Amino acid sequence: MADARITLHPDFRRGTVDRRLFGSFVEHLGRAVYTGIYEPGHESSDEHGFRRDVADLTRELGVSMVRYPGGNFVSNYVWEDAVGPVGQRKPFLDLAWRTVEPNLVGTDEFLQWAEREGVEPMMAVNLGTRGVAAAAALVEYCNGEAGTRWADLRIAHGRTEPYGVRLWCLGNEMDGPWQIGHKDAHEYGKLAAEAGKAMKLVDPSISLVVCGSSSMQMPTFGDWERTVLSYTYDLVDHISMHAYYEEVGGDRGSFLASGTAMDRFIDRVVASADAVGAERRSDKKITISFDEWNVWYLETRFPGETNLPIQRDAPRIIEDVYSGLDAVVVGDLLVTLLNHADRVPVAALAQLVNVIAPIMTEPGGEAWRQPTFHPFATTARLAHGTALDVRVDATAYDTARHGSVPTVTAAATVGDDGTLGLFVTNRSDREVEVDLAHVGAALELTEGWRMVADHEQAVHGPEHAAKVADACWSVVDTSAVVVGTVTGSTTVRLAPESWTAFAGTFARV
Ligand SMILES: O=[N+]([O-])c1ccc(O[C@@H]2O[C@@H](CO)[C@H](O)[C@H]2O)cc1
Repeated sequence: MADARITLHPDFRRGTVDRRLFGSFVEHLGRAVYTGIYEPGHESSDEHGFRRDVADLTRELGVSMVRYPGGNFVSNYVWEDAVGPVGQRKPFLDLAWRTVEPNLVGTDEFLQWAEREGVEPMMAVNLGTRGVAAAAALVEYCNGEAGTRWADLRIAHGRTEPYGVRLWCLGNEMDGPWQIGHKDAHEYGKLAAEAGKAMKLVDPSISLVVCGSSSMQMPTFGDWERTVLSYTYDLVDHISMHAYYEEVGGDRGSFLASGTAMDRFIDRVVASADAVGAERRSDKKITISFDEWNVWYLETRFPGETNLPIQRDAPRIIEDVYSGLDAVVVGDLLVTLLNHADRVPVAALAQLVNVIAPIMTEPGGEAWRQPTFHPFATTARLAHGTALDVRVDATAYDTARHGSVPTVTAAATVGDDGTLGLFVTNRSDREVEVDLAHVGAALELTEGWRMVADHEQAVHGPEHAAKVADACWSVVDTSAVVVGTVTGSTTVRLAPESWTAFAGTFARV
């Protein structure tokens, strides 16, 4: 008797896997920009001062989209201070992270980096300390044709072609008391509606993301979504979700169940958005931009923004070092995102470099992959086409934080050419046997990769990351998992506390 059963059928489809699901995030925070993506004088830097080694790892990670410039940073950002001749730009005191921002990298430098690296930019406007005019001006600066003030300023700065930025966030985490210019839901809803209206008048082709809650634990959760959407439902395309997970007090079981917490959070936001739509008798569906998600030791390792001293020169802020266990959870969070492909077309792993990131650097030194790099890169590479509505029958276990959760989770995708991507997590501390049932198609697994959890304290540096990769990240032998029949079923064994990705072919017969 297998411990769990996963049933796949090519006609049970959930929705298209939008490539923007594999987005990430670069904020002016700590060393994400300076000595992260950008470090003039570094031996790998290009003629623009951007690190080639980081750009190469970004490509390997499979990142499709990058959100910029914040995060909390955006809520007191004056974008005009960071365009034009670099020598004339003035440093600025960023209040979100209490850091002197030198403004050496601004909108043009970021957008041109994104263009060179083939990632779609997602821009955020400041709705904390600024408003409608500055937001509309930034859209015009980025997307306007010659002949108007802000578009002409861009051209004067040497960029003739509009950038054509499609995705825009209407501020960031405006429900959070820590946000500079924090607002209540009515104040924010009205401002977002007016700013969004003006931005779309500049460029009607843009898509807008309105701020949802900063986490499911926010006291205003639910009410915030309903109120904000009551002002913006007809205008915006997406509502944002943010969630960070961590192991607290050695409670591995709850931490390993983070994917279930994310799953319930998505269901609740979808229900809130659909309730607003139902009341309006609207056929429009608001989808989700899950534009900040990751493992972040926020409660246990972060002192809090207000306890940070004022710093300059790219200080080390929230440079979490990850373990194999963290990487298993990241893989499982990706399982959850794929299982909501019908309602979550956009997501961003927060963040890309140095700040709670899959890629780390040393100034003047190496760039390397954290353990969390591997499940993200592998999912971005193997998940294509359509997400299937996978049926998983598994035993449940009890957790202190999330109640009863399944021991095994799974997601699967199928490309137009029948390429299958299958992603499976075993949250239990023992090996489990999974019965893989495929109905209406023949299945062959051709490639497998597995991340297993560890018990070691993670240590900063490339040597430790390489050690974790050696111990926890491995190829899975798929030669025994080839099934050619139509209604076949076979067994795969999953290591304790592991995340496994399989590639294969799924031939309809
Ligand atoms: O739950 N919290 O206490 C909490 C606090 C800060 C917080 O900030 C978010 O995460 C930061 C790092 O990615 C981004 O700049 C911001 O948008 C997100 C959540």
